Amino acid sequence: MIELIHVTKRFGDAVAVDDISLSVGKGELCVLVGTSGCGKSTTLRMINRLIEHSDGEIHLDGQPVREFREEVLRRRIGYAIQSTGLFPHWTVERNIGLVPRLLKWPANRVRERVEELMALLELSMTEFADKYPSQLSGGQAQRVGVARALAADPEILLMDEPFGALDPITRESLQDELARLQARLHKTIVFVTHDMDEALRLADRLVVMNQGRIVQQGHPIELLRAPADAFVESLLGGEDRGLKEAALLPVSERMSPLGPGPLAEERIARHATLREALSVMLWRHVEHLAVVDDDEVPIGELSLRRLVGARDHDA
Ligand SMILES: Nc1ncnc2c1ncn2[C@@H]1O[C@H](COP(=O)(O)OP(=O)(O)OP(=O)(O)O)[C@@H](O)[C@H]1O
Repeated sequence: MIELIHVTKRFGDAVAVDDISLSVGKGELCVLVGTSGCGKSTTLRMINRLIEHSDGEIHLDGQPVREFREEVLRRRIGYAIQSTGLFPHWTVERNIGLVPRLLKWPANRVRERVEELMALLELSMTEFADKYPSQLSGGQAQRVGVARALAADPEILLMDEPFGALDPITRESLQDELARLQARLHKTIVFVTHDMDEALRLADRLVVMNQGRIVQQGHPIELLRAPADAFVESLLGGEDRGLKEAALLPVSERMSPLGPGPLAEERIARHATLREALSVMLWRHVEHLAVVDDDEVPIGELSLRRLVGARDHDA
């Protein structure tokens, strides 16, 4: 568990982070968002002590980070950044094995771990192990960066725009991969991004910062439904918040049981989002969809009225 208690960071007279308190539970994925320069990266880097905080306390499992030896922090906290920070003259294999080697793992164990991580991140060993960072695409380099952050199996992962500067399709596939990894590995993750869709999609807890302070935190749906002020509202997408919320809710949330009438022709999977369902309705000019399970068996119906949240007796 990570706890920041009244933490402040000053650079000279300038206050970059201003008296913030935040607690991130074990296995939670916490996303920090806010305008440029609001203190997100500084907050992240104070957790692994790349930057020392000026005031307040930062605890890992109840113990102040200041009391940890550097080696222990390195083992317990993985760090992935947008520019990847890969060493250009080292192969992929050597880059991923960096922290285990620093921790003096035996060579065969380092090799095994690198193989395991490359498989986890779907990087073929034969194709990529001996390549240099300049020979990788942006998405491959960011996968290597994430593999390296995971190398010593840290409990905590700090990720600073790890998928920044990628095209939307690669970015989405890396977000899916992170969600998949997280469902399996249950790391405690603090993630910084500028991309609100990425933030809403990944966060268990969304933390909105402005000028060094936390202005609101909570589950993405809570913030979308009740933004604390105009700043949070506009950051979250203003008038687009309805669609953003629909992108987080599955069709199964609003579907009704199969009725006696004929089944709608157009289909939608129960795990699809309400936003996807709305898109199908718009595209096909229909107001009813048949909801199907993984075997394509109809299990319910979704009407436009239900999708927009109208109750049954209104329909
Ligand atoms: N080493 C430093 N020395 C002096 N000022 C700094 C230093 N690092 C950051 N700052 C200042 O602290 C403030 C917060 O910076 P930080 O990088 O944490 O913001 P951010 O929210 O991550 O921004 P961005 O989204 O643009 O990356 C900024 O005003 C920045 O100029």
